[in-house]
Amino acid sequence: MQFQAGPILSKIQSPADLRKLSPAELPAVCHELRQFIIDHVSVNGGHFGASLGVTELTVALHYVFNTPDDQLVWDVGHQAYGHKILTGRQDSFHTNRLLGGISGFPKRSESEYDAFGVGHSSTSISAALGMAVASRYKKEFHKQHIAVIGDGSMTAGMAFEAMNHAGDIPNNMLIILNDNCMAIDPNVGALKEYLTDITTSHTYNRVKDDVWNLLGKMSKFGKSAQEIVSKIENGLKATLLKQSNLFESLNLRYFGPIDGHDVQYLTTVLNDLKDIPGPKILHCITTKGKGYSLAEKDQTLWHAPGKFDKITGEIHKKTFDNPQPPKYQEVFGHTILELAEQNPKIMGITPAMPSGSSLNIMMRAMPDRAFDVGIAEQHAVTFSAGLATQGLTVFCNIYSSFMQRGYDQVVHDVCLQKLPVIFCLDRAGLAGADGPTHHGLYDLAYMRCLPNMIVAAPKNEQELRNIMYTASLDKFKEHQKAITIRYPRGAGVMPVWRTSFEEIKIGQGQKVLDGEEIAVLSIGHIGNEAEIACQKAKSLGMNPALYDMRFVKPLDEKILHEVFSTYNQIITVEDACVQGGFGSAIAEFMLDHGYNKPILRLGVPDDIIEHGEPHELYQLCGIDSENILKKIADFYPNKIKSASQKVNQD
Ligand SMILES: Cc1ncc(C[n+]2csc(CCOP(=O)(O)OP(=O)(O)O)c2C)c(N)n1
Ligand SMILES: CC(=O)[C@@H](O)[C@H](O)COP(=O)(O)O
Ligand SMILES: [Mg+2]
Repeated sequence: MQFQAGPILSKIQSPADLRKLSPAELPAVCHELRQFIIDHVSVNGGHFGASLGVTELTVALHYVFNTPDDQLVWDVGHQAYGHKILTGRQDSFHTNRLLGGISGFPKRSESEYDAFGVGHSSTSISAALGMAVASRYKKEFHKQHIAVIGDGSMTAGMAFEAMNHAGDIPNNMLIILNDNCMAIDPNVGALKEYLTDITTSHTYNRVKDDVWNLLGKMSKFGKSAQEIVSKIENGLKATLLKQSNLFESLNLRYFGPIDGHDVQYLTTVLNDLKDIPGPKILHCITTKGKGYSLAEKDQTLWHAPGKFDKITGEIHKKTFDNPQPPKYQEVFGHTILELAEQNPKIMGITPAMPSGSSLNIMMRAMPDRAFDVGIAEQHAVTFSAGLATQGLTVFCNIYSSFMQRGYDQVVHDVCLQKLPVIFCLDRAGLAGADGPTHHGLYDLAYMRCLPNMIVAAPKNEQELRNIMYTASLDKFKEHQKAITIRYPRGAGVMPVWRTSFEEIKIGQGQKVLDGEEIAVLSIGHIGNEAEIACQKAKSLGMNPALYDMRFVKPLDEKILHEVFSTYNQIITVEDACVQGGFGSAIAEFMLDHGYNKPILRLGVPDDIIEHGEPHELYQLCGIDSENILKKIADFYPNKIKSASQKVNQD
């Protein structure tokens, strides 16, 4: 659904239009921009609180800086809806995150205003620094470079690596620290405490006010920015601030904290900062969800609430007549707590996704045994490894695509040392509307090539529970291996799921359906699509067998010998990149054991899969039940021609 923008906003097709307005008109632009975001997110879903929180910053940045010539990099990009709307995408904003529509994140291929593609956090300072250094090298001294990063994203090592570098080389970068004391869940860590202290400290703020007054007075006397800065550095700032300010100690000039919702004041400050050379950081205090009171009150819920009634604030939930299967996330959350209640060695780790992963269930019940470590995947992995060296049983839950960031730690700190860390990779497969940055497609390939790593994928809730249980047993440690357990976002298939625990033999798959001629081998949840396809095929007179392999590593060799010596055609099904994953593992087995049978590998092709509803994307990749059925039917050309035609007609 497309909503009409307010009278001022509807005339802004690009930042050039915004810059024609007077400063006095900017609050009205902010008001209309907020309303436009509320209108559209309420019917389409998407990220909500973050964009509302940076409305004034967005307007002020595009008002003051000469985008797209000046380069503006949004960290994560989930807060960039206002930016999109002001930069030529007002008319397409109603397609945000829909299949074929605009992306929910800045994307270079979408607009020249999107200076850098994002989705994963904490990349903005590095990217903006790269741009700043490139501009300097090309002698484009007029260009400004701005990174906007949240307090949550600032907790990542990458942000610190970039600041460490920025403070040591010539560049003009401006970092805007958008501090709302929140990540998705409340922000964590010592840095958060530091930012709060700096915001509330009387001594600090008195000094800061003196500095700003000095800056103001000197501007009035027409002193150059260079002079102002050197005066400041020779004065108060060089002594007290430099010693006491984290950013100053990294050679970043620190300004703030200031009210990030005062759009006119923001434009004044940004204009001043434009002329100040060298790397600098402006600390803005904002409220996540600003302007929509429910979102201000429950900021975690309204980070990405789904569709809602914008008047009442009621979040739309699907209603069903029958009991529905739980989400895999709920199963993980309740199961780890259940296991931890029986086994005092169990610990739980999440890098900044307590509510998304449901580790918050254990965090609430056992705060000394379950940790949110901040947006710090690398640390999460090595911290887990450290705990494991002490004999603890560690469940480290990381979204599959975010685990990409912790890969060296998995290799170097876990696998090489044979530490039995249990990695639960959430959001495996096609993530849906978040799109390519968030699809968890590479985990099967990148985990299965590692020595001392077991790779499992449950087909349903019960298998998830049983694999978690198996990995939590003391005797699992005898394998001297880590384990990856991957599962997708959302609901499984078993309404009754709290079954008693059963140990699963590592590397053991199971036959789901008998058959002849064709064997379909599946891994994980996508096996349910394969099962529907096989059942339908049987009802149409075909007879494929189905195996739920459960493990990609080690493979169930007994099953595979049976399969390759019994069936004439093998189809593998996975919701992961088809190169290097499950199907590839099966093909390697065949080669290694001297079999020669045709294998059709179904999975996600070697391409970028954009955003859309999960079922649309599964269809697009040909791994939904209908498409699997068509592939099965293709192997019965003469025998059951009519059935194949029927399938294709359906
Ligand atoms: C590497 C990585 N880990 C985790 C996430 C998930 N994530 C997206 S936004 C977010 C919180 C970001 O907090 P902050 O930077 O303060 O922005 P805010 O939402 O508060 O505006 C998290 C954890 C991510 N996008 N990338
Ligand atoms: C921007 C970001 O990375 C998160 O907000 C992500 O979109 C969360 O995804 P889930 O909704 O699947 O937890
Ligand atoms: Mg934040």
